[in-house]
Amino acid sequence: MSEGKQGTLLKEVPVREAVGLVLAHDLTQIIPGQFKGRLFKKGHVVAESDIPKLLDIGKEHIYILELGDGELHEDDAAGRMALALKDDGLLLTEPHEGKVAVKSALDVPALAVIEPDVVHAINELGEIALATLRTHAVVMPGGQLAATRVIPLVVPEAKVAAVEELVAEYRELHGGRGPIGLKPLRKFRIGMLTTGGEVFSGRIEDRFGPAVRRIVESLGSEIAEQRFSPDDRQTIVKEIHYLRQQSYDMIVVTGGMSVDPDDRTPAAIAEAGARIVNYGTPMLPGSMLLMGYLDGIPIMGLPGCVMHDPYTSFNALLPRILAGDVIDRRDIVTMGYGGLLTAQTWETGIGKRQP
Ligand SMILES: Nc1nc2c(c(=O)[nH]1)N[C@H]1C(S)=C(S)[C@@H](COP(=O)(O)OP(=O)(O)OC[C@H]3O[C@@H](n4cnc5c(N)ncnc54)[C@H](O)[C@@H]3O)O[C@H]1N2
Ligand code: MOO
Repeated sequence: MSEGKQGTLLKEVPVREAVGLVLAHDLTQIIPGQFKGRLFKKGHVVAESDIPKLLDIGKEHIYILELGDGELHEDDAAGRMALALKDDGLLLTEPHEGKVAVKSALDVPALAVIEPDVVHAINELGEIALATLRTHAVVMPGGQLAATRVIPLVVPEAKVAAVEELVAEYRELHGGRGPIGLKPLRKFRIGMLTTGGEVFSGRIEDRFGPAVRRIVESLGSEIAEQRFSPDDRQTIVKEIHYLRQQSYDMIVVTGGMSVDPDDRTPAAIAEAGARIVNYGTPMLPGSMLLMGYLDGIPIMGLPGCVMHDPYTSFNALLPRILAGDVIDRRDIVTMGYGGLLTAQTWETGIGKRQP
């Protein structure tokens, strides 16, 4: 027997008695002319089906890791961390190579709701890692929102106990809810008004309808009705009132959102009686977006970029609205930090974190 790191012991064990024990080092297989490489990885837990393979490479005995007091194998540690974090609507994969994936068990798209301070506190512990999506990212059915990971092969159990404690504290303060969760997106029926004389007159083909429909449908909702109007404020107000009477869950008005004399939409939304949360959203593209509420129903003014760019402030806000969040001015104001989506952010994938 020899002593390893952290009081971990190496012990020689006959292969046939090794099922369920942990390999202390990589085991190599060589088949001349065909293969030379790792057959089993250090830390692998020996299964019944591994025994013939081990005998094939000439192992009658192997070194196994005997954990010292207060130590956990990476798989057990990752599994316990994930179990502490598990909430309704989440499922955990089997631990593998010191990692457990936390995925959505829901059959509808959902909004990730993640408390960054708890994630930071867990990662502050060292030797263990928790990687998550950013809060308010969209998670599709079966999609992953977090992973636990253990860095060394063996980790002090106290680290895992500290994770369990941090999560338990959070739950106590939040009615049992954990720091990583999902809010299912509801299926909204949305009324859409497309403004613009050039579209209304048939001079050009409407491109906004298909673009908005694609975004809305990708999140499980629908455009129940689309209407058209010229750039006339009174007509836009009248059409907004019409859509309001249809009891749709939300209203979107497209076009006419910027500074030209024909851009009537923001004024018309206000005149229709909406409470304006913000006209202008500190995100590019999508800066001319208007967010408001009309009798408690979300109403948005969508600028031309929504029809053109793959990801705008509309893509960022819509999932929150569908999850039932009421958007306030602070939500809008804080979108500026990280809200610049350039061609470069697209190439490096930073802007692609949501569909
Ligand atoms: N001087 C400034 N110019 C612009 C500003 C600004 O702040 N100062 N903002 C820019 C930004 S950002 C955007 S986004 C657009 C905003 O566009 P609007 O929402 O006002 O859109 P329109 O002016 O109505 O149209 C722009 C463009 O898109 C075509 N369009 C509009 N609706 C449809 C439709 N349903 N189907 C097909 N094509 C449509 C329209 O014909 C125009 O070509 O303004 C920037 N400029
Ligand atoms: O609303 Mo505009 O992007 O900022 O294109």
